[in-house]
Amino acid sequence: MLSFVVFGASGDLAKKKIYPALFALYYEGRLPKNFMIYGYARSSMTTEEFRNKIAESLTCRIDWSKAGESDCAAKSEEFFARCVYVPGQYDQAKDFKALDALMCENERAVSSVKRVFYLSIPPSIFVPVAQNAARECQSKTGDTRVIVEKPFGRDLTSSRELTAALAQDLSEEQTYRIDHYLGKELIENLTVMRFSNIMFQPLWNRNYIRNVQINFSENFGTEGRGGYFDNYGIIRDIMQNHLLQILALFAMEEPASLDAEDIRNEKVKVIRCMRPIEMDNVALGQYKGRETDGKKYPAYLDDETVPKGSLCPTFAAMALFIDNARWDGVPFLLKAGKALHKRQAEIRVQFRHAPGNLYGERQGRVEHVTNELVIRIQPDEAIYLRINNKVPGLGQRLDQTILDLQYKNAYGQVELPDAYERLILDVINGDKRLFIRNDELEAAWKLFTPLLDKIEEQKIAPELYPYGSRGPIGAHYLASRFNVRWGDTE
Ligand SMILES: NC(=O)C1=CN([C@@H]2O[C@H](COP(=O)(O)OP(=O)(O)OC[C@H]3O[C@@H](n4cnc5c(N)ncnc54)[C@H](OP(=O)(O)O)[C@@H]3O)[C@@H](O)[C@H]2O)C=CC1
Ligand SMILES: O=C1O[C@H](COP(=O)(O)O)[C@@H](O)[C@H](O)[C@H]1O
Repeated sequence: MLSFVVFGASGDLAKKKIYPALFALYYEGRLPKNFMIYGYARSSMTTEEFRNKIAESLTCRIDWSKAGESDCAAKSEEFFARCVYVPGQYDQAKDFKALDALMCENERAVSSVKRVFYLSIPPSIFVPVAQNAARECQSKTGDTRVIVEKPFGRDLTSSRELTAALAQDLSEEQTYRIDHYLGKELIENLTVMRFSNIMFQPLWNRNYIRNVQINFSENFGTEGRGGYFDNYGIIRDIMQNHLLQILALFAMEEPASLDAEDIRNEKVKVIRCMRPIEMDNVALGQYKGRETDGKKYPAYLDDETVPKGSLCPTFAAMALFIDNARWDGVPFLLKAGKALHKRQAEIRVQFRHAPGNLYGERQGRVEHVTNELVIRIQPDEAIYLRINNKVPGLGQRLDQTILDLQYKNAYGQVELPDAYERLILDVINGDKRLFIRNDELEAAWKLFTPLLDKIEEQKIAPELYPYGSRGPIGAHYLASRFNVRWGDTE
């Protein structure tokens, strides 16, 4: 049996991601037959109200090949019947004891129970909640696993403190540090693409790859989350975790097996080979307000929860280097920003140009004729390869065209699972491949903390860019220093 507890059950993440993911897993028959979901928070709410809250964000995944057989309403009712709300304080052992008693009551007929605790709460209360849950609510008959949301600290010191505090009551084996980018379909596919296709294997190194770009952009600002965001900034919010994890999977050596430890060993190795980040290789930005056609877009500083005059970056671009034999000298350009012109996340691999000059004039400028592999993580998941091709017809003119794998064409209309679905299922199954291990986290903070300290100590002012734009000019200067253009802005 599975008892799944969501701490912070009244919150945003629980509603937006966790309940829909749990329901999707139930709908697809992926949860154990016998399961219960407990929502725990301080807010006063009845179980009925809790179920209504969950209902607001549930959708049924329609498999069009079975259209007409959808039994969404019935499935939702069955699911709600397994959801119970338990009000309680986060620092009161007696409230956790009451939760434990209720779970024991519901579990009394079964011999083995797995308990999963999801800490969907602000980081300031991770430790008391994890401690109380571990001390009062561990399963007596099976495994107990705890999902910890990001941020895992805000620098090396605080991350170590958090790790040490959690480790007092939970083993590393029980701790699942979630980075939801690792649960995205195209990121899961990255290792498959690299290690199962012989055509990519020989090219994946400094001899053939000129630069790698990992871009994240959102077309909305911090709206409503400014209070949280200002304490972290875009580097901690997106780069130190999501983009670095993507980079590690992209650049790591082939693991000995697909076991979690083998994959994480390779990821940590590559992060540890990264060169300290130089301030000269970083461009920072912050969005300012804009008015277009009578519509006003706010500046970051307009958010009332953001301190006046904050220098917090909402955009960053940086060049990173991996000092190992495979990647020596190849710039990995990372870029992340809020309030930009589009919402997109992708990896761009720009290859070197084909040697020689056989097609000379017919080819145009060199940077326009190199191959580029794009892995679009979202939206509209796709993998495409820009190749040179002869323009059909008489003559010998060359053109660039695209070998295009669009997921929605190739894989029909089956909706891709949300990252949280995959990751929650992995926790239930005890698969730690897609979760961040302690030493990976340590290596990631070792890489970013000196840079973050410098930015804060030197009070480096970000360059302002208009809401909805392509970001600050500084990012283009940065790329041009490495003779590179950002592929996503063309
Ligand atoms: N929201 C998102 O999109 C994402 C969130 N995360 C992470 O997930 C976790 C949860 O995020 P989110 O749901 O947005 O958080 P919320 O701010 O919505 O908080 C969740 C719940 O925690 C309780 N809570 C809030 N503030 C405090 C406080 N100061 N002291 C005690 N309890 C408090 C509230 O419940 P009550 O008062 O009822 O107890 C609230 O409903 C965070 O660690 C966040 O960083 C990560 C990625 C994305
Ligand atoms: O972790 C975070 O991720 C979201 C973006 O996630 P996505 O899956 O919608 O791309 C980001 O908005 C948020 O600031 C950050 O904390």
